[in-house]
Amino acid sequence: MSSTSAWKPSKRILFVDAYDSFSWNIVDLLQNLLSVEVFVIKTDAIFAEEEFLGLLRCFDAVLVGPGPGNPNNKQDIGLIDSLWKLEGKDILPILGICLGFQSLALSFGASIERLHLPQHGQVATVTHNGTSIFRNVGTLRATLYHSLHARLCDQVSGSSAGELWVSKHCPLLEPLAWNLHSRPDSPVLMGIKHVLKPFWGVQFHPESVCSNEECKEMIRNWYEDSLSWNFARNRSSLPEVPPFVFGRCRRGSYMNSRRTESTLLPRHYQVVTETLDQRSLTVSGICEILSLPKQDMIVLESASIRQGLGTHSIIGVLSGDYMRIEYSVEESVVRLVYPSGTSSRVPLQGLSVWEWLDDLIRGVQITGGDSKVPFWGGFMGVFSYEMGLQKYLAPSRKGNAPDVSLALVQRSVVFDHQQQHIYIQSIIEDDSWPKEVAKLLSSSGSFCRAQPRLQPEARNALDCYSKNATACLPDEEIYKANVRQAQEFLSAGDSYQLCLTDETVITMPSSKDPYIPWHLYNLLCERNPAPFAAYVSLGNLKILSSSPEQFFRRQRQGHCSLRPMKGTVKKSAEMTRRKAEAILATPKESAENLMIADLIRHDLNSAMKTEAVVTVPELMVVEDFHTVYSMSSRINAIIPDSTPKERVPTALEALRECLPPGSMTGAPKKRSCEILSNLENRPRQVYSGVLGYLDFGGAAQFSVLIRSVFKSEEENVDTWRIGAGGAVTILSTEQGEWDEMITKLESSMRIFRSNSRA
Ligand SMILES: C=C(O[C@@H]1C=C(C(=O)O)C=C[C@H]1O)C(=O)O
Ligand SMILES: NC(=O)CC[C@H](N)C(=O)O
Repeated sequence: MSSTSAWKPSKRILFVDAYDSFSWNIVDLLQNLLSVEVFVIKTDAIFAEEEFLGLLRCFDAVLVGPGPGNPNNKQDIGLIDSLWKLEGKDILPILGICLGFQSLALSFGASIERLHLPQHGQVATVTHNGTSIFRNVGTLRATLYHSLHARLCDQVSGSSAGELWVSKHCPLLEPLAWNLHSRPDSPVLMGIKHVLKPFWGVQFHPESVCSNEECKEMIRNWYEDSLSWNFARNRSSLPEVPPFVFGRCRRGSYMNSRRTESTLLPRHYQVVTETLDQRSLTVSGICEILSLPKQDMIVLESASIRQGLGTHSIIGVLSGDYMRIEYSVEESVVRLVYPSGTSSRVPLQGLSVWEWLDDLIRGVQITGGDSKVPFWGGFMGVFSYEMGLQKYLAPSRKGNAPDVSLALVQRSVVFDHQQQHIYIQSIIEDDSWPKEVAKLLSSSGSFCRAQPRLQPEARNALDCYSKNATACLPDEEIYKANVRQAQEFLSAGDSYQLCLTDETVITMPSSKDPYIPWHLYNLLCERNPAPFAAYVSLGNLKILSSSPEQFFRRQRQGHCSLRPMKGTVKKSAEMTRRKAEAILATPKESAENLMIADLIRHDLNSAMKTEAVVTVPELMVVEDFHTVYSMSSRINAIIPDSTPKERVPTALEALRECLPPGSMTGAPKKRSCEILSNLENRPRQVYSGVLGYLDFGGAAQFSVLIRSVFKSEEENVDTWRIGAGGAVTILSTEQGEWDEMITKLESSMRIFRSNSRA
């Protein structure tokens, strides 16, 4: 987004958001390209008719965005419909994109029909006639996200060039562009204008990262035509937007008002650090030297370094009297929990848990840390999938795991695997612990890298534990039926991609050996090494993760980065990297990744306020993991140095906006989450949530909790849960989706097999 200080754009565009996951990319495009101020209202915002007309008078133009559903459904388009009915002096220039375009076409005589082959994340060449908003536009390539299309019902064959550009059946609409290569549906209408009113529409998505520069030219033309239309009708100096709408709209420059800072924690921490050479020391080795697996702790471990990911490992050392914060979405209650078993309820005083946490962390100053270390001290822990879902759906199914479990980490050991350094840190006043640990580690040579992670006794203990395990896998028929149902939603235009998942439950008699989860974790690292491996023991909650996917990272200055993963191929003796690359380059797999890359751009644009520049430095990079090849993209938000501090979102503000992870939902996120919640009919809990740290210095990093197992009850029977799934698109097959889910499940379930059956 463009960098602004005191300068205020003089022109205003109203963006009508139909709950799409690409909306803020369009807002960003308008702000950047046209230097306008953009106000955003939702399609279901409630206005009295006069109020709405009054609001429109304050805008130079309106852009009606894309979204899930069908323009024939009133609940999908809300107030969009009323825009096409404007008459006389109330008329103003409007551009409809995708759903907005379809609604325009429908209002003036076209019919809305399903495509035989929906186009989701496919990039197409759009053939236009070079007039109106397509003047001076060259070869236009644009991303498509649509299941429906507008038919002018003229029996256009596309064989005679002339018949494409007039509509006898819809005389008020003039066709401007077509997709002539969308078999079996071509020609598919891609652009129209109203012949009398300043209404235009395009079926494609000009804001997508894969749409070319010509799309921008088309937007510039529309804006120019809109301003000329206004000028000719004396619509140039417009009234200010009345304050009464501010509660119902959001501006590109929107900023939460800051609240008071919490006093629960000390206002200031000082970091004490001891530095060692890594030598032969390993993360698991240090945990054992310090006897940590006997008690609660969190380890975020780079068990394999990929593409510069997972360069650090962090051991969060939790002393006997540590404190953690727990929250349950269902009860809406925050508790401070102490390992002694005591807990106290915290009144939120009208704040959301996100605001409460943000206040808590923002109030803390920290000094003395080494700038090369990403974590000095702060919170480490997990946010569940339902924690992100909360903004869309009321909680309906209760899980056993807390939705937030964050430990206050005052002592830590951080590995820099590239520089081969170990930092031993404490933020406790006058703490001699870093010195003592440095001394102990310097003198302990017994845990060398060559040593196996698991000693024979540990393997025996695991064999005994797992031999009585029973696994309850998802039902294949139900899973496949869900794939079909998901595809029905895709065909109807309700979603472009749905990340369908299911749960496998493994039970066995519980063991008295407190080291069992730790041994299982080490086995997981051995059998599926991953850049975001993790071990969590927070009270009854145990998580063993071999996640390959980074979710969110924030540097201390505020730059944020997300790295969604989408597109997976199972490794096997026959599956070479080259073959995998060829499969991942097919339209099915690339489209899966592109959709999520665009969705994450939207999430970051929405989270970052106007100053940030959102870019995609890596698109569809193929990576090689232990059991699969996968494709990832990186989306960055860079904050210019000139940005005032209060306009830089905190880690929690940005995180909240980006949850649940888009790679685990599908797009558009809200509607996809609703559909998945009905299809899956279970809480995902920790699976699909995020795990990581919030450093008091402002840094943060979270991975997506996939390829992981978790347990949250302490009973006679241990119940380990493993979620797994994959993105269902219109090009998916039932069998392919089932196989993909099983491949992902296997990557972590293998720890419950005995050594002989590994
Ligand atoms: C759903 C899972 O993974 C997600 C789905 C992927 C895909 O569809 O290709 C890839 C990575 C994850 O975002 C899982 O591991 O259970
Ligand atoms: N991106 C969109 O606006 C999609 C519009 C409509 N839901 C369709 O699928 O065709």
